[in-house]
Amino acid sequence: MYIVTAHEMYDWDRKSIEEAGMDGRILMENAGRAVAEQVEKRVRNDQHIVVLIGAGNNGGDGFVIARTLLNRGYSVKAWQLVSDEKIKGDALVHKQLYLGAGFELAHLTKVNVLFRELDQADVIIDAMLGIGVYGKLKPPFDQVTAYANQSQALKIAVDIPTGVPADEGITDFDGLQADYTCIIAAPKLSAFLPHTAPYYGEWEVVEIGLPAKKLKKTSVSLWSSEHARPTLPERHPYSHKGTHGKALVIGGSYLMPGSIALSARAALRSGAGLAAVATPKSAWPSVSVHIPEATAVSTSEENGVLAERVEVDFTGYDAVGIGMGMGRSDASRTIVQQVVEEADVPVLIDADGLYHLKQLLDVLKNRTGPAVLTPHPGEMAHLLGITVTELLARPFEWSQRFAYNHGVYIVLKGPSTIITAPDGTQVVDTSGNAGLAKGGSGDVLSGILLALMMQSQSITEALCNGCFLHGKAAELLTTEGHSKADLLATDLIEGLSQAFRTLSS
Ligand SMILES: NC(=O)C1=CN([C@@H]2O[C@H](COP(=O)(O)OP(=O)(O)OC[C@H]3O[C@@H](n4cnc5c(N)ncnc54)[C@H](OP(=O)(O)O)[C@@H]3O)[C@@H](O)[C@H]2O)[C@@H](O)CC1
Ligand SMILES: [K+]
Repeated sequence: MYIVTAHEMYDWDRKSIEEAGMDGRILMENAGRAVAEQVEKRVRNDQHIVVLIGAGNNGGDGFVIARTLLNRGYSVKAWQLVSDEKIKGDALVHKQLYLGAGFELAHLTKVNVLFRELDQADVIIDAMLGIGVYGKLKPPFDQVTAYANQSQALKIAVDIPTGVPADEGITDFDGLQADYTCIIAAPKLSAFLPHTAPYYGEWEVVEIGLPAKKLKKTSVSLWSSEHARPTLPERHPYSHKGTHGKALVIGGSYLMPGSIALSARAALRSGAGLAAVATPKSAWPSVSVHIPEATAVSTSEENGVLAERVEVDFTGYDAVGIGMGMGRSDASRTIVQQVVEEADVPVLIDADGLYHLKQLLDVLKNRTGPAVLTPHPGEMAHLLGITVTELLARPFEWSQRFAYNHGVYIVLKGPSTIITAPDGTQVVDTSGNAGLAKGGSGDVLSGILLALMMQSQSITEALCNGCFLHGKAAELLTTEGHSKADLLATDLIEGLSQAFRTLSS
């Protein structure tokens, strides 16, 4: 499913009308009816619904929703919040159809009268403003939105909660806090941004008859089980351990042996044929106890951390992961440089490896083999030399810029993980839950990604599926047995079995 900016949405709408001969009035009818159907699933007909209608086409959808629900026997009061001359075009057509059907329309004169009505409402449908919003809310939308936000009523937003921008980059706004948003035709970028997504509440996308072929291929799309099922690696009956790849993970230290153990174990649980671990000798006993299936690579160490180069032949491996629990010593930076310069196989860089990478950006640029960076927002901001706030205001744009300029894949981790390829295409994965907000989850993800990178048709596919399996494992584990509070990274690794089974059935 494509994710759109406001501009891309308008372009789709325009092409559908101008090139495919679609009628804007039919699209609005379809949109309003599709939303009404979702409302019916959530609302009983003894509940009182107030529909708030603004000046643009979002308001036009509101007239269709109100008419449809009234025709179906619901208790609905429609409120037009702007003066009559502001209602134009398709919205005016649907206002006339609403009135022609014999239904009553309230006009806003004094906000207090509307507020008394909102006090009586069980459900508020927000058809005030859609993707055409710009700047901060003007009266009366600012007051009505603030009042609705205080209300206990169920708040359903049409397309996008009023006031929330569709695109990234705008952080200063007042928005309606919806419980549920019925998105028209395609999710907007803001449904995946940390500062805007919470306004949507739960959301769903409804189809309104826009011809799919008239949507210009956008650069961002959403990953789902429909994508994962046919693309997850299959196990051939005649395969052997070499068929599924040999991974090398470099990292860990005497005081931090856990991370590398989690990564290596997750890689094997995700189908890697073999996993070798390059970690200080003093850490190896603590690592191997968790992962007897892994082999050790001989290393030298100093004060419990890896010292100087790692004497390995990278051509003997199908992918290399580096950085987990490695520490930030100068020696470990040398090893990160060695891997970036010398390993032609796909390399995944995480945690302390990303910290060092900041000093190695030129080396990274000259690399020919694929490189995958798996930062959380703090690490990504460090690499970019900006603040986390700046990054999170435009995570799509920053990731795209960095991936393109440095020729790397980026997995920017978060509630909506953004996977960016060097050509700038981006995929969002929303699987998972707050149970993942715990130390070690990232190490597990790195192991999963490493394993899938060795077994997939493309790196992007591997990264999308890896993130999806990681999130799915958390969802499945917290549906039965675990809670989001007690879930550990080690549980996630064991939960991969169920995630793989669910997605391959
Ligand atoms: N195929 C499709 O795409 C379909 C789309 N559809 C629907 O259309 C919606 C987009 O419609 P849209 O373009 O008319 O914009 P919309 O958000 O209703 O608002 C425009 C109005 O808002 C006003 N305004 C702006 N900022 C403001 C502020 N800060 N504070 C106060 N007012 C502000 C602005 O005022 P003005 O600039 O005139 O002063 C103007 O009057 C879309 O979200 C979806 O619901 C469906 O009908 C089916 C087909
Ligand atoms: K809205």
